[in-house]
Amino acid sequence: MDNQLQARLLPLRERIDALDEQILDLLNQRAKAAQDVGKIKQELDLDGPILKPEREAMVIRRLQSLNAGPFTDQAIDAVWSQIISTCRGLESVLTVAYLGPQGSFSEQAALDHFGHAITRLRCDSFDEVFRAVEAGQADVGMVPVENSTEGAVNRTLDLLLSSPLKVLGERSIKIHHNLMTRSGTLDGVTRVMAHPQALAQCQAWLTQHHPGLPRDAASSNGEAARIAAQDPTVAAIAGTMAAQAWDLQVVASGIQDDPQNRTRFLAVGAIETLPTDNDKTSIILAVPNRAGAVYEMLAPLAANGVSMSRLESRPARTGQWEYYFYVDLLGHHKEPSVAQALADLKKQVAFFKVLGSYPRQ
Ligand SMILES: O=C(O)C(=O)C[C@]1(C(=O)O)C=C[C@@H](O)C=C1
Repeated sequence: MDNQLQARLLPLRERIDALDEQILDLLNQRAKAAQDVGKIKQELDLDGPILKPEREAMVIRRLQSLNAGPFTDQAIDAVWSQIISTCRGLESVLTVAYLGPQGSFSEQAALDHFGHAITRLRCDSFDEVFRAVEAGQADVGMVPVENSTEGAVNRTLDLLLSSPLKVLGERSIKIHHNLMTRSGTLDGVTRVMAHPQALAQCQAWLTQHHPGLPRDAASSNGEAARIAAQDPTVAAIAGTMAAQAWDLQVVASGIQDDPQNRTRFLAVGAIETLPTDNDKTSIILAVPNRAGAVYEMLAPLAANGVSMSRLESRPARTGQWEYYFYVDLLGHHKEPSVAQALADLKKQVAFFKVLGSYPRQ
């Protein structure tokens, strides 16, 4: 390199080294402060959770509001999620249950949301995720609830209905699917495997590019990747984390039919989340099967100025064309307007359950 350029580079690199030393010192000061917070929390409530979702959301949002750049708000979320994860881990390590195996999108959502300083509990099904958290084997679970192409994840909705766990957070991640094999080619490949949701999200691409290739369902995309790593006749559809985890080569990337394909995950656990200034509340309702019932069901929301961000229905399995309605509201159930709307709703519906309030992503 040109000597003059070298001379300009050197002081900048020295400055970065000096700044990194300061950052390191500050990170260690922060970690010690978090450890002290942890001790106080233990004195206050020995069995209480270390995880405070509302505090974590507020720490990140405050920094984003102070941020003058060029560091992006997205980078603040990614970096401070890791910092908080490490600090939390020094207080007590959080065990997170999710649908495995290694490299699944659920794993990515869990790591994005809770950071890397966690104990990973990989489960074989969504039912097992709920069971693990309910039994105290894991502190929290991370489950997909809706996809922008395929809609609701029905098993999660059913489990939310019957489980005593609370929703304590949400995380939406971009779902970027790749076709991958051991060799990086489709030579000798006789079938493609993925979770049914992923096969559905890539169906137009598969039909256009590989119309004759049989499609087989796997329990997860990570599981499909695990199989493809052992069986050269199988191509898997999964994310890049799975390619790394199972040492697979990408044959085609970004094969999802919708380039903006996203999945929203919910964090569940036995933790009540306190209000921040920007929350959501998820509830389940059922109304009698008669004309106007759904319209009336939602009237208390409008009357109290509460916005709805999502409405989903699931058959109640009574054979009577009755449904459970899954509603997401803006606001925390402890906010007066939301509390009033919920109290009014409760009086007029046949079934009412608050799944939880949590910081809005
Ligand atoms: O403020 C707390 O309660 C902490 O334990 C500190 C901290 C953090 O690192 O900022 C860590 C874990 C909690 O979930 C929330 C915040």
